[in-house]
Amino acid sequence: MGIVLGPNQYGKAETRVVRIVRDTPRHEIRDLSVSTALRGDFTAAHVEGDQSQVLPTDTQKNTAFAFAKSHGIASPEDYGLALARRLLEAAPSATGATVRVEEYAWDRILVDGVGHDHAFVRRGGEVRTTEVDVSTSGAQVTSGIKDLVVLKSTGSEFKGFLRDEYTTLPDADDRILATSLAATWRYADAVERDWNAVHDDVRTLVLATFATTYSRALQQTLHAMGSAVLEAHGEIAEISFSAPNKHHFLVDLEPFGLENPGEVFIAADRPYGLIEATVCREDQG
Ligand SMILES: O=c1[nH]c(=O)c2[nH]c(=O)[nH]c2[nH]1
Repeated sequence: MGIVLGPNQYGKAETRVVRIVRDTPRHEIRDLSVSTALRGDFTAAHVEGDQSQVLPTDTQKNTAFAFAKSHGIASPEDYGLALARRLLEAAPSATGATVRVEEYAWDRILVDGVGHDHAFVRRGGEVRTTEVDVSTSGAQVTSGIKDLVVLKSTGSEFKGFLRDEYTTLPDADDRILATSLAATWRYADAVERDWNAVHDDVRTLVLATFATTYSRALQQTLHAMGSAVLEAHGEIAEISFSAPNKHHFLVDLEPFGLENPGEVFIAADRPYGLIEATVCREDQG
């Protein structure tokens, strides 16, 4: 029985690229973590140790920095596509290049209510993401948000569920619903568009739907958020969510002679429910 090389890819992970635009006194900042990977026919490198077709991961990292200057970072998607296309071109044995980007947002520091020109404060929490893939058969862009922590203090129930001899969970008519949401949405094509505007609008829709939808379960909330995004954005083919159910349990205050009508909770760490769903268009399964 022969032994052969299976799927493989290689690249530089988590290159931290910070780009300042300083053409005017009012600076702009983009703060990224960039991971690149090439795939293709790299058999000689693995089997014989032949590096002649290997574009070093160090070069991939250098290209990420050079493109931050020469191409600029109008959006993670636009930058990622340019970088992936360049890497594919630079490595003749490659058939595909993937660029994954995480973006960390910075806000201007407010001084007397006015945003400062060149002093920023890191916005905590959520991370903007994109993964672009460029290959001989075309380009694909999947963008997203992660670590978007949201909570609603009412407007959520979980009841009427299947019960067996191991079920102890009581029906909940009014519970806290909280999650650290990760969403990724796949664009139908990679044509140039205002990627930043779509990102902002998807974020707004997801948050507004979370807030305003009465939730019978996290599953139903995810479906509602996905439907709102697909209804508003024809350029998005599908959207996937991963949502840990951050359980909040009512604390028993009876031993202290106190009532607790949905006011004091313990925020549990682990375990957590993990609810995941993709919402897509009928014609795309
Ligand atoms: O929204 C929820 N979905 C579930 O599937 C589930 N299961 C559970 O124990 N609590 C919850 N909550």
